[in-house]
This record gives sequence, structure tokens and C-alpha cells, in this order.
Amino acid sequence: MLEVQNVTKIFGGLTAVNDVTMNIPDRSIISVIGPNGAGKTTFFNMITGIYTPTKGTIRLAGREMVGLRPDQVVEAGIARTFQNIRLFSTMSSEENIMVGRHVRLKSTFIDAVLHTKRFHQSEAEAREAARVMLDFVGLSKWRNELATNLPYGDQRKLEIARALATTPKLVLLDEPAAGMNPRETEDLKALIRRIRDDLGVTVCLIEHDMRLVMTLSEYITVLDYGSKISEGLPHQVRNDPRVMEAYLGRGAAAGEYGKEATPNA
Ligand SMILES: Nc1ncnc2c1ncn2[C@@H]1O[C@H](COP(=O)(O)OP(=O)(O)OP(=O)(O)O)[C@@H](O)[C@H]1O
Repeated sequence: MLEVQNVTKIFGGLTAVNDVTMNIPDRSIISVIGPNGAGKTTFFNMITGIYTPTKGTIRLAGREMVGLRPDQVVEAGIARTFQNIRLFSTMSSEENIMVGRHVRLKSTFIDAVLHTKRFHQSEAEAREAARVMLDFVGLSKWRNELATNLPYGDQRKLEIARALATTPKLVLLDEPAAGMNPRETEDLKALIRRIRDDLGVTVCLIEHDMRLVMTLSEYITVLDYGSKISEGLPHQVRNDPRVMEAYLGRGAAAGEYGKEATPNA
């Protein structure tokens, strides 16, 4: 599905991502982990067209993504959520998802201004897609509620629903469990499995909650200081001394996230 080859990103003198190669198979659930500042978000930002890699190629089903704008990457089939929730807080849950859906609609700006038949058809289609997505993520009861009024865990789910409304082939989730309580995290795990199983969407996540990562991921890639230091099945990564060293060798990482964040937690 996604082939990332020898990707590097240099900011001034800092190499944030260093020669990383990674393949994401179709319909898999993959995680990218690593201590603070390891380069995970920069990696997502390159895949989604926010940053252009200094070097390397990124192909989605054989099509080169490097050089595309973020909106073109979404159209190609890659959607994402952000580490810090980025919902339109003064819009309802339904409207937030409709915004995501617009990338797939046929009506133009002119249609919207002139309120043409095509515009009304598109609006109806977007509203129906939003209804289906709200139902899928279990947020139907919040349909008309402003996004800002939703409980935190539900705001994260709404972001996922908005990403899914673009009908992606691949969805990138940046710390989806951040700030969630254990029950919300269990719900999220079930939702991520359904995204893959029911919608056939490939999932790649960045996550610090190691319990979630180890039980959900089929394959894990570990970054540290921008470089890939390990990859493999959860039990292989968990037992890799380089990974433990990356987390526990840095008191800051262990202290900041506590036991939950270490691969053996
Ligand atoms: N736009 C930028 N300009 C300069 N440096 C940047 C920029 N974006 C990220 N960096 C640096 O690149 C490195 C990797 O950052 P990145 O945010 O990708 O790490 P991360 O693994 O996502 O960290 P975290 O787990 O804390 O979110 C850091 O040293 C960061 O300060």
C-alpha cells in the first residue's frame, strides 16, 4: 500500500528523519513508536505532503506522493488525524465530517455561490456520509452538538470520523489514545480494528500507549533520533535491547511517560 524509501528530512542543521525505509502492507495495522523527538510526526508530515522530504520517495499503491500538496495527498487516498485535536470547534459534529467529505464531492465553488442543483445534491450526499460515519464511530447522539462540547475521547473519535469521510486507502493516526482513560482506549482499539476489518482501510499509528501498541499492531517500526533502530512483530520489538535502551536509556523518556510508555509495560 505505502512504500517509503530512504526518506530524510533535515531542518537547518537538524536531521529529524534519517534515511528511513518502511513498507505498509494493504489492510494492515502498523505502529511507529519512539521516544520524544524521535521524528515520528515529521515522518507523518512528509507522507501527508506538509513537509517535502530532503531525500527519498513515498509511493501510495505505486503513485509518487512527494511533490503533492496536502489536499492532493488526501485525494490520492491518505487521511490523517493530528496529535493536537484540530476540529472546527464552532461547527457541529456533523458539519465537521461534512468538511472532510467535500474532497470527494463534485460541486464547485461556483455551484456553492449560485446554489445550483449540483450543490444541493452534494450537500445531501455529504450529510448522508456524515450520518454513516457518526454511526460507525458511535457518535450519532452528538450529531448536532458543537464539536467543542464533546467529551475529549469523543472529539478524538470525531477527528477519526472526519478523516474516514474522505474514503482513504490509508489513515494515519497521530497519538489517537492521548488523554484517553482506559475505557476510552479499549473502545478506540475496537474502533481501529473495525476501520481495518469493516472498511478495509489500512491503519498506521503513532502512539505512546505501549499496551495499546503491543496488542493492536501487526508490525512496529521504532525511530530514535530520526533513524529506524528496530522493526518487527510486537514481541520482537518488545524484546529488542536497542528499543529498551532508546526508552530507558533516557531518564526523561521513562520519567515522562511512566511505565505505560516503555515497550515492556
Ligand atoms: N518545523 C520544524 N523545524 C525545525 N525542527 C523541527 C521541525 N519539526 C520538528 N522538528 C524537530 O525534529 C525533531 C523530531 O520532531 P518530531 O516532532 O517529528 O518528533 P516526534 O517523534 O513526533 O516527537 P513527540 O513524540 O514528542 O511528538 C525534533 O528535534 C523537533 O524539534
